[in-house]
Amino acid sequence: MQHRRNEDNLYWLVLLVMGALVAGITALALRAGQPGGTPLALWAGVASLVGLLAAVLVQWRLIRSLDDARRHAREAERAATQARAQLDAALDILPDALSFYDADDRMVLCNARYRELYPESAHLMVPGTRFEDIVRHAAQAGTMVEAQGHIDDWVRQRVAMHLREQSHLLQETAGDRWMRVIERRTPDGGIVGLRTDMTEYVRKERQLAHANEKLALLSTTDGLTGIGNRRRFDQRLAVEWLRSARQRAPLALLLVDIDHFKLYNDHYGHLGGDECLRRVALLLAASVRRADELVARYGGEEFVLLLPDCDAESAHYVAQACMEALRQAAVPHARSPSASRLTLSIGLVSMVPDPAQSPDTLVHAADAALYKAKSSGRDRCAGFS
Ligand SMILES: Nc1nc2c(ncn2[C@@H]2O[C@H](COP(=O)(O)OP(=O)(O)OP(=O)(O)O)[C@@H](O)[C@H]2O)c(=O)[nH]1
Repeated sequence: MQHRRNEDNLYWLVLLVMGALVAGITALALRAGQPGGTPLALWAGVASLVGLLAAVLVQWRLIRSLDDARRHAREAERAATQARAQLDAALDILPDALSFYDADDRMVLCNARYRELYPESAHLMVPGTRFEDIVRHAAQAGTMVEAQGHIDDWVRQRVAMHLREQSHLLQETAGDRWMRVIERRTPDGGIVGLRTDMTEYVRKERQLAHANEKLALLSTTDGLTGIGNRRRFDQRLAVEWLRSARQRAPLALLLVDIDHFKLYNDHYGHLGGDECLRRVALLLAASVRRADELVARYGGEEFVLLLPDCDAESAHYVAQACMEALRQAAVPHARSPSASRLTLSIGLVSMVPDPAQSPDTLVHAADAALYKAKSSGRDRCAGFS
């Protein structure tokens, strides 16, 4: 606008100077031809003077407006520099990392935190650098854990994600650091990104999960023997009952009871009884091989062995192995009416679960079999029929 006004002024100045010159030359010519002068020459002289005066005025205004324009430009530049410095200071004070990329995915600006989070690639974080070049460099420097082993694929996916309308991700970087990244397109097609360091949060969450796992394990562990307790057995039975029903696979249960344990306690004392329970638990735990088989203390001097995918014959084999292990251990039982050493009675059951029935069906059946083993002389395994 100002520029246009200056051009107009110049145009008028040229016109007036030319007009004044023409008038002046005409006056001089007429005066030279008619000594004494004529009114026309007088008017021409006056016009010439007016023209010159106007020219000086216009020139003065032109110089003034040029000065004004220069001053305004300087002020605008100063204001822009100050605004940029204020923006940089404001961005740098933020605890989160901020980045702006233009519609061609080239960096416009970022704050100091952004460079701090990716120090290996900080030298590339200048206006004009492509996002792709920055993340590729970070991946090659080993900063991006997810990129390891397939950098090209990762870079392609990351750039595509950056260009989405909006995206959220939890990014793992070297040194077990975690970043929450939120990116969004701006109305002019650029991309604004916000990164928050979540390392402490992720570590605390992991510690909490670990503590919860330990707590869950503790709450399902028998304090005396260290094997699973009744709660763990109930939980596993519920799961295995449904799984076996779905797969139409046999599920076996051995209910193991120490014979004449009251007499053992009476003779060896309660602490001796505790030690005996620990030994039996160890022997039973050593008698199972598969990871999905469970040995737990059912209560008192009773133990259970839950054996998935196990028919009656295989379950009988496991029961025999348990009794044989105890026979080998030859734990003395001075007060036992049926043997001089500690013996076990085992109730065995194996069935393909009916999902319409409760898992207790299996326990009741094993209990009935155990009763049979006890009543038919102890130191034996009886199957449910
Ligand atoms: N030391 C010790 N004894 C326990 C524990 N829990 C239960 N008992 C004892 O285990 C004994 C179980 O006795 P009973 O149920 O009569 O069974 P039993 O003497 O083994 O007789 P049968 O099973 O018929 O052979 C009781 O004396 C309980 O006090 C324990 O944690 N530690």
